[in-house]
Amino acid sequence: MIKVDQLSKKIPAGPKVLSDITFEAHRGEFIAVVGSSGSGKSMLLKCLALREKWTSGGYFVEGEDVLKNPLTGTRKIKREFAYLEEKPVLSLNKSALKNVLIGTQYQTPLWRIVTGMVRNDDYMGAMDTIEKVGLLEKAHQKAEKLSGGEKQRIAISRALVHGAKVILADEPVSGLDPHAAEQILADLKALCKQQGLIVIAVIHQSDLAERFADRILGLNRGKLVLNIRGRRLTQGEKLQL
Ligand SMILES: Nc1ncnc2c1ncn2[C@@H]1O[C@H](COP(=O)(O)OP(=O)(O)OP(=O)(O)O)[C@@H](O)[C@H]1O
Repeated sequence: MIKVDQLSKKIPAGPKVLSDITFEAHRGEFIAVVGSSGSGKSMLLKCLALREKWTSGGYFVEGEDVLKNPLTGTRKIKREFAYLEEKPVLSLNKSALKNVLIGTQYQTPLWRIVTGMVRNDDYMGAMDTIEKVGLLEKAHQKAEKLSGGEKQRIAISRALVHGAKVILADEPVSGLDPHAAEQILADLKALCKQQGLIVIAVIHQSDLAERFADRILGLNRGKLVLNIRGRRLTQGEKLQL
């Protein structure tokens, strides 16, 4: 379980971009973050990933006080949280499978990156997750030949293979055609349920958030103005965003 208690973020010598954000996220929950441009959605995700420093607030993950114990807290977040970018960073000249196996710099021991050594169990684990996202037939294809949606699905497989318990996804479906976008969100939701993951995703299209999310967090100028179970938003709720 993740508990965020009154998170505030002020840019040094700049504006306050997040104010007193409080919410909880539970295992198996798919949370969509919505809000207009500049409302603080990406900043919220970056703070949760500890890519941005918190100005104030409390951050508890499975009971561990992350900010109070920065060394173990940071290690836990780097190990158990995966951050999916809008455009996934993959090694384009390597196969989809290699990308999944190698992992990102945070996920893989240096010796493995250097030697490229892979155990049979790891290989099968990677193939299993690639199958789960429906890309088994493309496992040996170079990443450069994958579509935007396929790259995103490989990034999701990579996160799972390397033990992510929480996936933070910053606009994982923006720029994708509607079919690919729905497929990615359906994959994320299914994995969330099957594996008890927490997924927190910034989703621009509110209709997709309404359809896929268990919970919707709405931001407006850095403030949390909505924290509701996933359902169609009322006109009044939309106006608050
Ligand atoms: N390094 C920074 N310096 C100054 N202001 C910043 C910085 N990073 C973010 N901001 C400001 O913080 C606010 C929130 O930015 P953020 O990127 O989180 O918005 P967003 O909701 O993700 O927007 P979009 O939907 O357009 O991606 C914006 O007003 C932005 O200009």
